[in-house]
Amino acid sequence: MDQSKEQRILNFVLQNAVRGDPQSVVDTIDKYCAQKEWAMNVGDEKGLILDKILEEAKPSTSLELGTYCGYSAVRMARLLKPSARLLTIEFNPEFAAIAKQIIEFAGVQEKVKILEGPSEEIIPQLKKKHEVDTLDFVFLDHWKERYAPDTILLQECGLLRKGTVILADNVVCPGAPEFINYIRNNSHFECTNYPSHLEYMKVKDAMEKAVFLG
Ligand SMILES: Nc1ncnc2c1ncn2[C@@H]1O[C@H](/C=C/CNC(=O)c2cc([N+](=O)[O-])cc(O)c2O)[C@@H](O)[C@H]1O
Ligand SMILES: [Mg+2]
Repeated sequence: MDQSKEQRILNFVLQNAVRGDPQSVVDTIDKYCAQKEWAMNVGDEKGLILDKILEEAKPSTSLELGTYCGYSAVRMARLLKPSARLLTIEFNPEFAAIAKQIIEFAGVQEKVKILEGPSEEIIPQLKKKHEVDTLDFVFLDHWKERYAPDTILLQECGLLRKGTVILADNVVCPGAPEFINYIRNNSHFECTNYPSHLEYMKVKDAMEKAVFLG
């Protein structure tokens, strides 16, 4: 059976990136996806927005919804302090297996834990099963119609605290209208929009930051 695109991305990383160097893994995936095959990584342009907002937040405990190949997990982990942790949820076992190898190749496996399964099942387990108190940073990059229900679920599970930063990818393309409508009309969140472009394309996109006010 011929390889999947995600397997080709993994092979390109294994053959071209520097083991233990997360920046080289990020740059190598960007190179492959810009020049050979488009893939839905947050990418280099929106990645710089993610970097800046993550560095401002200085999170100890972060959550990502939608690991895919692990590009943003590596990108975030490279900026986390040694004691900080990133939990990333992915329900496609093939993608989770690819992401695991990319995260290990980058040498950030001590900071990153992949939780396999649907976010709606795993989020309610975070406190008891994964020893989470509250989350400092959340990156939403999974199915766009899950952004709003999962943000509500995070609140219901008591996982947000005053100041928790939620950052959502793709609020223009493909778009997350229910999320935008929910979060911008909710007095418990302070929202900021960051216009950008779709990864590796000239198409307009944007990220939305929503700080939980408690
Ligand atoms: N409930 C859930 N629990 C756990 N994992 C879940 C999940 N729902 C989806 N996932 C996983 O998250 C990723 C989906 C991303 C959707 N992004 C996208 O659809 C997307 C599309 C474009 N685009 O079309 O241009 C651009 C982008 O940046 C995008 O993120 C996949 O790896 C999928 O398996
Ligand atoms: Mg995305």
